[in-house]
Amino acid sequence: MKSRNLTLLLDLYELTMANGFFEEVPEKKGYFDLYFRKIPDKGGLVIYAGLAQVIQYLNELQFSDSDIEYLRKMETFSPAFLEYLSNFKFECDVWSVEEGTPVFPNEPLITVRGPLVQAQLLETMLLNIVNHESLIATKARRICMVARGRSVMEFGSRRAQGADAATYGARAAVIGGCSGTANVLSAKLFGLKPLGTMAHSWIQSFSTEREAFLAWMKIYPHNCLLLVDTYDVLNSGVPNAIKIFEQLKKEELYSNIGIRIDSGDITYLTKRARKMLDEAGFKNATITVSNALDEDVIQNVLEEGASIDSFGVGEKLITASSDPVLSGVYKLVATQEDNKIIPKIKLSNTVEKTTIPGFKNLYRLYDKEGEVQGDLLSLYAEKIRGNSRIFNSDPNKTQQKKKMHGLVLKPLLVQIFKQGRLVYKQPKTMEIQETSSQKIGKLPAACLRLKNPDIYDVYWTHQLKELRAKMIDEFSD
Ligand SMILES: Nc1ncnc2c1ncn2[C@@H]1O[C@H](COP(=O)(O)OP(=O)(O)OP(=O)(O)O)[C@@H](O)[C@H]1O
Ligand SMILES: O=P(O)(O)OC[C@H]1O[C@H](OP(=O)(O)OP(=O)(O)O)[C@H](O)[C@@H]1O
Ligand SMILES: O=C(O)c1cccnc1
Repeated sequence: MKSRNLTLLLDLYELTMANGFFEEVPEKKGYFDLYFRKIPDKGGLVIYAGLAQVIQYLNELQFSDSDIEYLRKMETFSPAFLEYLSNFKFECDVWSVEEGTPVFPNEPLITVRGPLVQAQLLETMLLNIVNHESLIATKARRICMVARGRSVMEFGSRRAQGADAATYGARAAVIGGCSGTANVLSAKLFGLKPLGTMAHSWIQSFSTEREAFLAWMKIYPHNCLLLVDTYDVLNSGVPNAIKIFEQLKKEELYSNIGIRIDSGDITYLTKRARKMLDEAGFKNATITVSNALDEDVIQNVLEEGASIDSFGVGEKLITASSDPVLSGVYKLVATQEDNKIIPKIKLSNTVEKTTIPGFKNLYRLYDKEGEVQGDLLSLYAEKIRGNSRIFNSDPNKTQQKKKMHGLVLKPLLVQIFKQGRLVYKQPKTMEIQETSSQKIGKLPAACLRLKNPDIYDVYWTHQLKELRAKMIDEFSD
């Protein structure tokens, strides 16, 4: 989107802490991991999205004169800190998983290393972006999975929670598998397919449905998708649409014809409409349905044998209404002094919520057939060998240990910024969608189930496991 200055979009405590770091330990570096703990909708995976917007945000970080003036008036920050902010130059190293990658709880999706005074400031926006886009991409993937290859059009802008949610949500929905979006701004900005039919207002604005269809046909003979449920789908909408298609056929004009149904019993109406269109000789006419659809309704109507070519999905996708929060967090995992990395931990009442200390690396494990066998979290500099033992991070799994033998490691974290300089070549959104589908295709099928999926295996190296256990022990005393 056209640049806005989002630098002050942070929680006040980021600034008060940064001020403190600046005063106390201006040179000290920190390592922060961004990760989530729980998959929405009790699903099996999350589709990571938002990196492009994270990059844009980091590239544009700059405190304007009016920002500095505003902060000065708060009488909270030291003059030297405000001077530092007014000349702010981003210096951090950033690693990230690539967008579209299926990811799992407690995996670092982004690692930031840099002066604490800088790295701390990024927390709010990095979480805001990744939590939102990954949530919507994940919901879209659920919906597209049950649509079984049929097109899913993103229709949600009017019901999204604000302009950014609509525009970036549409992008995330396409990463998750949607074929395109009705949001023209999002389509323009991110190279997505703009898609759409017509609203009831078009039909209502004419004296009759037939007149409305005729007028549409004259303007859009090659792309004639008619909304047939304004008055009566089977007794008026479909018969009128058939008359229009007959006229187009006579004039040898039509290429893309179809109907959209937006109310009533989808299974019954689409079956009957399909029969009517086929009997009239329009097997090529497509049927689109919409109306508060989600993965459950779509699965249900397809199981009932509904005749559908494409879906328009709005509110339930763009707001992820069934489970509308991905509660990603941004945690300090290490500090660095005199080039020595010092792991840090945050304890919690539950072992799962206790953080994973240290500067880490994340790998996907493939067998010889190229099938995924799980992920591996290690300390960054660790050498992993064929005879290395790895340990399941889920204490409830029966198979706790495994040898690396026969497994191929592929690093998931790539460097995005090197000392504040962008070093990553960003793929186009449609390429992300494509690679995302390929990556999902390599995962164990049981992890892809919408209901009761298997828990994906995330392993730790011996060194990481021991470090965490030792630190829990040390700090629980
Ligand atoms: N066969 C079906 N199985 C499961 N859900 C369905 C089926 N057909 C439609 N639905 C869903 O049921 C809901 C029905 O919505 P609603 O009660 O608003 O009825 P409606 O037909 O849209 O009424 P209106 O004419 O007022 O728009 C929608 O979410 C729709 O997607
Ligand atoms: O139901 P959703 O999944 O959110 O999909 C988008 C909805 O938005 C439109 O309805 P609306 O009543 O706003 O306008 P219309 O007159 O074009 O139907 C459209 O007809 C869909 O029903
Ligand atoms: O083009 C459509 O049919 C459309 C677009 C947005 C919302 N509902 C429907």
